[in-house]
Amino acid sequence: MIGFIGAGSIGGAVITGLVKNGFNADEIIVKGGSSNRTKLLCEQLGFQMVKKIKQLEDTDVIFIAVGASAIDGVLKELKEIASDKLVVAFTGSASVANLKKILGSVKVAHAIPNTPVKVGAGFTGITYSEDFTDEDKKKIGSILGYTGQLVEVPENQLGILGTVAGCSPAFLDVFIEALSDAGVKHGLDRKLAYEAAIGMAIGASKLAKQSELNVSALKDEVTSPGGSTIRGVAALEEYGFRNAVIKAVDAAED
Ligand SMILES: NC(=O)C1=CN([C@@H]2O[C@H](COP(=O)(O)OP(=O)(O)OC[C@H]3O[C@@H](n4cnc5c(N)ncnc54)[C@H](O)[C@@H]3O)[C@@H](O)[C@H]2O)C=CC1
Ligand SMILES: O=C(O)[C@@H]1CCC=N1
Repeated sequence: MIGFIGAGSIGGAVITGLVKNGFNADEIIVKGGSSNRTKLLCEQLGFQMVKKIKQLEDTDVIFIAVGASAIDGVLKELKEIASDKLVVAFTGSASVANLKKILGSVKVAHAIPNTPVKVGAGFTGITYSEDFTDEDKKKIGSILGYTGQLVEVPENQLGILGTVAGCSPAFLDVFIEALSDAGVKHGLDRKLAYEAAIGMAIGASKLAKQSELNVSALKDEVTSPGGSTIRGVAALEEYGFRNAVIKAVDAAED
C-alpha cells in the first residue's frame, strides 16, 4: 500500500498518472486537505480516502504533496507512524536534512515531479537520504515509473533540475498560448491555432528526443536559406527570447 498526504496540483497529478497508467487504485490511500478536491478525484479514480494521517499506518511508502506552510505540521504527525516507511516529499522548499530533522531515522527522499506525470510523461528528479538501499530505490522507481522518467541527482542539483523540468511546463504553456494568439491575430480559428501549436510542440519534442541531431542542428533544418523561418528566428533574437528564458529560470531559482 502507498499513501499520499495532499492531493492538490502535484499530488493529484501523480495519483492520476499512477492510476491512469496501470497502478492499482486499491493500493492507494490519500489524506487530503480541507477542500473537496480530494473527494472529487477519489470519485474519478477510486482510491481510498482517509481523514487522519495515522490512518496511513498500513502503507509502506508515503508521498507528501503539501506546500511549505503545511509540511512541518504534517511531518510531526507522520513521525508517530513512519518508523518502518519510506517517505518522499514533493514540497519544493523541503530538503533531506530538514526532513530528517523531524523524522529522525526514517528513510526520506526529496523529489520534484512535473505536471506531465498526469499523463505518464513526467520528468521527476529525486535525491535519497544516505540510508536508502538499492532495494528501497527500486521500490520508489517501481511506483513513480508509472508516471514517466525518474532521475536520481545529488541534492545540490535538485533545485535547478526542478526548475528546468518542473516549472517549465508553465513556460511552455505560455509559449503555446502566445503562438496560438499570433495565429488568431493572422486569421486562424482559435481551436485550430491551439491544435497546431500543441501538435507542433509534441512533434518537435519527439523529434528532438529521437534524432541524433542536437536541437541547434534541428533548428538549422527548418531555416531554409532566405526563407521565412530565419526571419522569425532573427525576430526572436531581436526581442530577447533566449535571454527571457534564461531570466525566467534565474527568477524561479531565486
Ligand atoms: N505544482 C507543481 O507543478 C509542483 C509542485 N511542487 C511542490 O509541491 C508542493 C505543493 O504544490 P501544489 O500541489 O502546486 O499546491 P496545491 O496548493 O495545489 O496543493 C497542496 C495541497 O495540500 C493540501 N494540504 C495542506 N495541508 C494538508 C494537510 N495537513 N494534510 C493533507 N493535505 C493538506 C491542500 O489542501 C492542497 O490541496 C509545493 O511545495 C510545490 O513547491 C513540486 C513539483 C511540481
Ligand atoms: O511553483 C512552484 O513552486 C512549484 C515547484 C516546481 C513547480 N511548481
